[in-house]
Amino acid sequence: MKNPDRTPVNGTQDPQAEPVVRLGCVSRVYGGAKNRVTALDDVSIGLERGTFTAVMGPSGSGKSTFLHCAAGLDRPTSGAVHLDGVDLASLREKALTTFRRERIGFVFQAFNLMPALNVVDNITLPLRLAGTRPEKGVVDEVLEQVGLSGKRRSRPGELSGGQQQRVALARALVTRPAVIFGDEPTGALDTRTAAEVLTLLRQSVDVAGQTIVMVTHDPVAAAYADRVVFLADGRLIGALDRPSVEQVTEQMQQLGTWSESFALRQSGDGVRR
Ligand SMILES: Nc1ncnc2c1ncn2[C@@H]1O[C@H](COP(=O)(O)OP(=O)(O)OP(=O)(O)O)[C@@H](O)[C@H]1O
Repeated sequence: MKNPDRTPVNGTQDPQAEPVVRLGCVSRVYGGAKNRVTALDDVSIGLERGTFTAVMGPSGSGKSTFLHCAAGLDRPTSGAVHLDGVDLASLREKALTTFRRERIGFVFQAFNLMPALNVVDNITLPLRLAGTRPEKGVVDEVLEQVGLSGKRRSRPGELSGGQQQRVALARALVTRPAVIFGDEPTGALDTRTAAEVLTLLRQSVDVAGQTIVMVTHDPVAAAYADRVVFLADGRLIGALDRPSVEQVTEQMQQLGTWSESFALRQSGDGVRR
């Protein structure tokens, strides 16, 4: 596997060529002296604009913590996160909330739609909360992009799981965010529907130049990405470019074994508990 940190050593003059997300020596420690957990351990990585990155690793390896720190949902204990050229540590809570709303899109496993609102109102809700309106034609564009032009007035309860996730994707796309973060966005979908949503994510990168960062447990989902980065025990341990399902599966199997032996070493006596 390759070194996951692609940040150029000497920097570059073109701001578009700068990584849109940059983590520098990021650590996140939870708990106190007695129950201290290092969820992220000195992670450095640059994610380039217009790319699709999948984040994988065994359970508890720090994937959600990585996503939360990278997206400004959580603050690192040490290290720096830059997103779209902004040092997130420089933003106070209110400014960070506004920044997230305007510059970042989120797609979660649970679709998090408002059941009483129709599709268009769900899509425009974040903008209305921010006191703005979408640019003219943008709602139609994103509805077309996710294949829901005929469902403008439907409520979430009238839509399939895949359609609901496409509404959530449209809601993430409508602000034209610098980055969309996905936390297991296809985790609640059947294989065929998941493939449809992943294809839409892929198209938003290929056609619209969207940047996507997605946490997943699923090697099939990860294989839609340009790059898979692997975490183990809070550390970034490698990456695969243009990964195949087989390569990702093999890597995850190796990581599973590695994690198990790490846990045994940590337990001191090698006895499985
Ligand atoms: N708020 C918290 N307080 C204490 N410990 C936490 C907290 N959040 C996460 N952790 C711990 O940090 C480590 C990393 O957790 P994280 O949720 O980031 O892993 P993950 O790879 O996303 O796991 P999973 O695949 O099971 O969702 C785990 O040991 C977890 O128990």
